Amino acid sequence: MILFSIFLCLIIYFIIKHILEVRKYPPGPISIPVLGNLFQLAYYIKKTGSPLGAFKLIKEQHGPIFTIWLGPYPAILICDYELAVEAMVKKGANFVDRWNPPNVDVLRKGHGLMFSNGDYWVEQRRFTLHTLRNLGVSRNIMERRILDEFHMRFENVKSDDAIFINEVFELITANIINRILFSYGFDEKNLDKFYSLKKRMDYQLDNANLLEACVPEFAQKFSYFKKRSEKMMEPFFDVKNFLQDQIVERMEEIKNGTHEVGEEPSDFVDAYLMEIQKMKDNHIESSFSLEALVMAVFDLYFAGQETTAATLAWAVCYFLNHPDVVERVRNELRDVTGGNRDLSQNDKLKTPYFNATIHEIQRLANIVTINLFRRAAEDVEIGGVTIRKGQAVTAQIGNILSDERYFADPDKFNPDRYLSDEKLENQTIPFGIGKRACLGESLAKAELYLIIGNLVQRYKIEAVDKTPSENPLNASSAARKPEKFYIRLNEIK
Ligand code: HEM
Repeated sequence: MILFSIFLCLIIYFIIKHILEVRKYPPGPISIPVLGNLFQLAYYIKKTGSPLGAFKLIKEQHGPIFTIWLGPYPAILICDYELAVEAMVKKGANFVDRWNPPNVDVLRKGHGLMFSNGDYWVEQRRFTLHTLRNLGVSRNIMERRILDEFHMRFENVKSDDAIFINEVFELITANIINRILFSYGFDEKNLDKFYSLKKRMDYQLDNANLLEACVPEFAQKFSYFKKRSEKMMEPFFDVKNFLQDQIVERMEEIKNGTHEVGEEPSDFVDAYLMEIQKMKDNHIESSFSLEALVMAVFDLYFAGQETTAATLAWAVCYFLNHPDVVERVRNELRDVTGGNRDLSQNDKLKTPYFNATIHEIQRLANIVTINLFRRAAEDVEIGGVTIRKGQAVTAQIGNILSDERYFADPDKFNPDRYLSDEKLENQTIPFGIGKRACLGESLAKAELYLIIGNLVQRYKIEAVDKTPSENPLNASSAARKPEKFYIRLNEIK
């Protein structure tokens, strides 16, 4: 009885302490962690069919800035474009660092581009952007590579071939990023390895649960959570090892003279190894190391394929559902190219309807279910709400891209909206905004323009069995992907 009373008092103490604590945060659904998540959020997700729907509902009740609880951690979602700009751009210096769930570091140990912080991140990001530019991203060299990859996959298809288009796009984007990193693409020799790693990683991502990533560090020591976390992270470690083995092999080849690094490095790994050596030779302390290289390559490899491949698959899905749009895009592109040359990024100024169509594809595809979080460096006021130092905050892209205030009838695929309102282009922010915005934006934009554009201008696209649905395969998974489907391509003579 005494023990029970003590237990009860402790629970009441924690609840009261917590209720006092939550008053510091912007309002949200039931402000009791765990319960707030497990019941209220889950109920909203069930009611609306997706986290995006749940956040929309919370926004209607509490305003565009609100708190949800990731286990014991409060996380603030900004669901309005102007407020997101105020926070992430105008007051951007306050939102540079990432806020990471505790188990992120199991794999990374503070390394990489995506979740690292401080001077380490500044140095790594600057170097990566500079190196990608030198390797031809945003120049003709990259355009050529993307087009080569496009031709390699589609040139020999016959009109009665059933093409598993999701998989083809995954391979195209993987090859483009892998050539940047290691100078080679996947072929018969290593394709099985690529697909087996990818399948396992996809499974984990499709079933990933943000709450699970937020189990506090002390609780991760319990056997149940430890085992679950190890199982969840297994495929990521396998990919990390796969990439690390290739880097070590490259180092050995350089050592034994079978691989030469010229003045101009031919890929990211060479450039990075040169940087490590340069720092060592000049006795400069820096963030460049083998572990840092492995994690930087991991982030580029991982972020560089999944996102773009899913967007390309959405593009074909929308085209199959909206033949009128395809016809208009095709006519515009063939007017520009004469139908007898590849579409090039230099044509962009002459393809306003196609540009609008790409914006609309990215807006409606809305592939990032919950955006990555930043950590507030200081107390700051956004839209009348105080965000406190140390809190997790994000510009919730998914809800910004489907905000009726800017995008009338937001669930409708309608590229024309961009032609009648020039401001909408700026308000379409699939790559995020501010200092931590996507590092691969120009590569991704080049891939989308060249691959979608050349596919449409060259081929008539047909669904094999049935037209794929415009609804995502799993509205609750970390990345909104379309269902898997097959197409046929008929070359336009
Ligand atoms: C359609 C394709 C893509 C979309 C929609 C996309 C979207 C995003 C988003 C929303 C973020 C987080 C931004 C934020 O914190 O607010 C991000 C970060 C990032 N993306 Fe992408 N991305 C795409 C393609 C790529 C590609 C091709 C690469 C690599 C070449 C890449 C590399 C990264 C990296 C490294 C970060 C972390 C940046 C940092 O924390 O400094 N992404 N991306």
